[in-house]
Amino acid sequence: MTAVKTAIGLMSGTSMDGIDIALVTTDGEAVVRRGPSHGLSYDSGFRARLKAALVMAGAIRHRAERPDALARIERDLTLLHAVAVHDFLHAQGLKSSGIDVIGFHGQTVLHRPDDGLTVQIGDGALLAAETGIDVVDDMRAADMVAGGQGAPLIPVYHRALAANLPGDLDGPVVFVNIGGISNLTFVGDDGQLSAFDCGPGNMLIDQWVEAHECGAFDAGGAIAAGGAVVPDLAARYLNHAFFTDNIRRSLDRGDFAPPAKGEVSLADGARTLAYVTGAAILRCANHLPARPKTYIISGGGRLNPVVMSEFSALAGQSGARVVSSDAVGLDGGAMEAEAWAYLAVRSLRGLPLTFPGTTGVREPVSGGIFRPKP
Ligand SMILES: Nc1ncnc2c1ncn2[C@@H]1O[C@H](COP(=O)(O)OP(=O)(O)OP(=O)(O)O)[C@@H](O)[C@H]1O
Ligand SMILES: CC(=O)N[C@H]1[C@@H]2OC[C@@H](O2)[C@@H](O)[C@@H]1O[C@H](C)C(=O)O
Repeated sequence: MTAVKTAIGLMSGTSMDGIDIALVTTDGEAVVRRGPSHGLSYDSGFRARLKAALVMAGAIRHRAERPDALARIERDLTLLHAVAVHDFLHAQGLKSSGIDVIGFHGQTVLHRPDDGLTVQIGDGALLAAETGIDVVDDMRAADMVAGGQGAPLIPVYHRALAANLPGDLDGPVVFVNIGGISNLTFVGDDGQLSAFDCGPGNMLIDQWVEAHECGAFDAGGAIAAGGAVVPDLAARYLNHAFFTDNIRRSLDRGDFAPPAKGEVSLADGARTLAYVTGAAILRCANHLPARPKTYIISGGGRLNPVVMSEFSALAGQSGARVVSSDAVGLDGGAMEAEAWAYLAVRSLRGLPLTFPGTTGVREPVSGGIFRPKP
């Protein structure tokens, strides 16, 4: 039997803006054929329920617990993922019988690595029943049991992508995902991985703009473009223990809070937070084994020109260049979903998902729970 599988990846990230879905044909190792991708946005009502889910999840002490209405939200989240899969298959002229496996991330509602607790809601067995496709879910849990941070998991996929980058990029090359939270991956010449979360990505900007009833995010960086960086406010974020400690930790949405309303103007706040997003990545890059020369940016942050220009200016001071993943032939909006497809195939094959250099896990470990179709 061939090790190459056709897999769908499903990601509902920390921004809680919707579901990304991508098709990848892969052996979970060097063979990666990227297929089509699509996104399904949550409506404001469902986003509000997910935000309520974060509060409910605060009471969880064991990862299987579902207090309050969490079980109901989990079910509805799963059914929305099933709709996303059905719509995607239909649009691509594919049948469920043509898909070997779905890699299902679910929605992180609680992430406390210091307590060994990470909770992604999403019912893999229900998704397998609804789609008629085998599902692998819960890919973070085994890593935490083995002493890892439970995140980031995307680095092993970055390593596969690194093998096929255009030859004219100056190395070392670092992949940076600017989602709700940012994370980065350094791939050594020997394939050795060094990766970690690297600060709040867009989540503070989103919360700040939303608190002013100016939408769910700063579209095109338009608000930030009219403001100025407030140094004291920026310093407050950048002096957080996450940056000053020598230990690399993975982040939860709740680890940073937006400024108090009225503390600074809307535009100055948005500009300062865009600056913090870029400066945070550079601070964390100091922990890498070598100074990066090229940063490849994926995730929604690449669509905020102010985040990109603040980051490019700071990176430029250290002699590095910042490029959007799309400029090097990669889909910056689908990369996490692609990664979850890739990880599902690795899980089926028992290959490691995480490594000491990525999550701090004691030794490379596989992960994921297999939920067969009925
Ligand atoms: N056109 C745009 N202009 C400015 N910002 C944008 C734009 N489009 C997306 N974003 C930002 O990107 C965010 C979504 O990014 P993304 O989908 O990568 O996050 P995620 O996958 O949910 O997060 P994570 O990687 O932390 O799990 C939005 O919340 C917004 O802040
Ligand atoms: C616990 C959790 O869901 N973490 C996410 C989050 O969003 C970005 C960053 O923080 C990263 O560590 C991780 O997701 C990516 C996809 C990962 O695991 O690679």
